[in-house]
Amino acid sequence: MTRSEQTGAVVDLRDVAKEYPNTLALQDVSLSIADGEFVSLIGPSGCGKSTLLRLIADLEPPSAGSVTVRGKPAAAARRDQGYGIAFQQAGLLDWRTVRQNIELPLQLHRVPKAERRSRGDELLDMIGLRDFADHRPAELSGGMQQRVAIARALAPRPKLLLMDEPFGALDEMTREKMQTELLNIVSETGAAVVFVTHSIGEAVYLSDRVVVMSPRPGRITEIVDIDSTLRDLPDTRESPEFFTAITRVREALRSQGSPV
Ligand SMILES: Nc1ncnc2c1ncn2[C@@H]1O[C@H](COP(=O)(O)OP(=O)(O)OP(=O)(O)O)[C@@H](O)[C@H]1O
Repeated sequence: MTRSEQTGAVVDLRDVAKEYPNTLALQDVSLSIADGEFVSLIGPSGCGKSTLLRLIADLEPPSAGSVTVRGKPAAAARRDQGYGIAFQQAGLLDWRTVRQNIELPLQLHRVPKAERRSRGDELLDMIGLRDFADHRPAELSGGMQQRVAIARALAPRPKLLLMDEPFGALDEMTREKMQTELLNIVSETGAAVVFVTHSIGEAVYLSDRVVVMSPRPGRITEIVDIDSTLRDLPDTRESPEFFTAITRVREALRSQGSPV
């Protein structure tokens, strides 16, 4: 029995395909993601990682197969606002301040103002932007905007987070800090995460499983399990165990022809 069968799948993809005019982006994708599980999608550019995330978020429908989120069709799950999303482009509302952007999902969930404010403060501290709370997104750098988008996704402590290269625009130190923060938040909230990245190290550091995809049409070619004790090591990123796991993912990518 797989982990998702034991605990009930948060996301269940069955025989999913996605075809655009002239492009078969995804084919035969089946994947179950369990409660609290952190799953990264990795694969060559154009293999359909973002498409897969968009199908889970119901931003577009699959051409074949089924996508369910907590047992409901993706469209019903979207209406229930059961997840937080942080995509490549920050997607902030220009006319709202940083704080107002972060607190937006809480406002939509009708969280009382005082509670919204204290959660907003907590998140502003986490992303190191308390001094910019009253600024507009246009006054921020790309990396700062990305941090705001991540804080906004985390604000309602969602049980499912969909993240598409959220740390891609950040400098290395900020990126590592955000990775650690993300793991803290995820362990605190028990959220499941589907995370698209191009970084093998990032995938290994964050994930319980790394899903390796083939060049277009994207298929799952291998799933690499990451030992959960890896993150408890004193210096995970410098440990031999970390490099061993990185090598396993790199070899999985190589074996299906990815240029890594
Ligand atoms: N709206 C669309 N219309 C037509 N083709 C699309 C559309 N969106 C994506 N595609 C195609 O589907 C394929 C998969 O794209 P997708 O963005 O999911 O890849 P990706 O793995 O996330 O790539 P990258 O790593 O470069 O971000 C690509 O060939 C892309 O051109």
